[in-house]
Amino acid sequence: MLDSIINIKREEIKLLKKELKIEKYFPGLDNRKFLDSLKRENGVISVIAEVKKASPVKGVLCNQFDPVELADIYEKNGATAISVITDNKYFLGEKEYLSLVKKTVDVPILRKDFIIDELQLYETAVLGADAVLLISRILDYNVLLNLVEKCFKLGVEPFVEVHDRADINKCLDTPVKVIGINNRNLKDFTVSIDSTLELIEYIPNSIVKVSESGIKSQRDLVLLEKAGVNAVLVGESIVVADNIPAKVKELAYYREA
Ligand SMILES: O=C(O)c1ccccc1NCC(=O)[C@H](O)[C@H](O)COP(=O)(O)O
Repeated sequence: MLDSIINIKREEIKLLKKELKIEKYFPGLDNRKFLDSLKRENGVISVIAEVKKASPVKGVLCNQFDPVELADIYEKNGATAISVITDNKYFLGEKEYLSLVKKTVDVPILRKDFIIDELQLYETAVLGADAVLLISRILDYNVLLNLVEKCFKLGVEPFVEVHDRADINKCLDTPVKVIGINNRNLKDFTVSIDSTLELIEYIPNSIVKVSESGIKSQRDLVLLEKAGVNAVLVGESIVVADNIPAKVKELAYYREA
């Protein structure tokens, strides 16, 4: 499936080359500090809540999906940053959701997509993202390094996702400051927070560490806090909750349970 996603991205980039108007981007206009939002005091974990309509594995997760309303609920209930999925084909996201969400909330916004070309980074900046996901697994070292450096030039924080030690070693040879350990295996799509618990020791203390995917409960957060995680990225367990505000609050204030 990952190969099909990347092939579609290549087609999208061809279109982007014709359509993207880079002059629409004014650097620094409303640049929010993604990295700082992930560092809470006394080891308390921050929550990056994800605006996620569907998953390629599980299909539509959220039938009454309103990205702006969700983002507003997330911010009001303690999320310190918001992730917006912009991939359309597999996740039913839209690029426009990102700009709409950015106008609605004050917290920093992460763009989640499959970035393989620097043109997509210009687009990310134009859309108003404060940070962007780069997946170590799908990028050769030289491409990853170039994208990370380009992010810094554009004022967009690079957030590099890893799933094994080879991914970690690759991104540690770049100036990245925030790494996400994906608990979802992108080969077979199994999910376990053990991935974070096993890999975190290979990431230096100077790097901000995020655990991504499959996080459901306060119990998960307590385990991740003990392991030294700074933030979690949560999509599905929030959007499928019967009471979304209460679910965000439960995760954002897990220490007060
Ligand atoms: O969500 C999926 O099923 C998925 C499948 C294939 C590639 C990526 C996938 N997810 C992307 C994400 O980054 C997640 O939405 C994010 O980590 C949140 O995960 P979760 O809390 O498990 O929804």
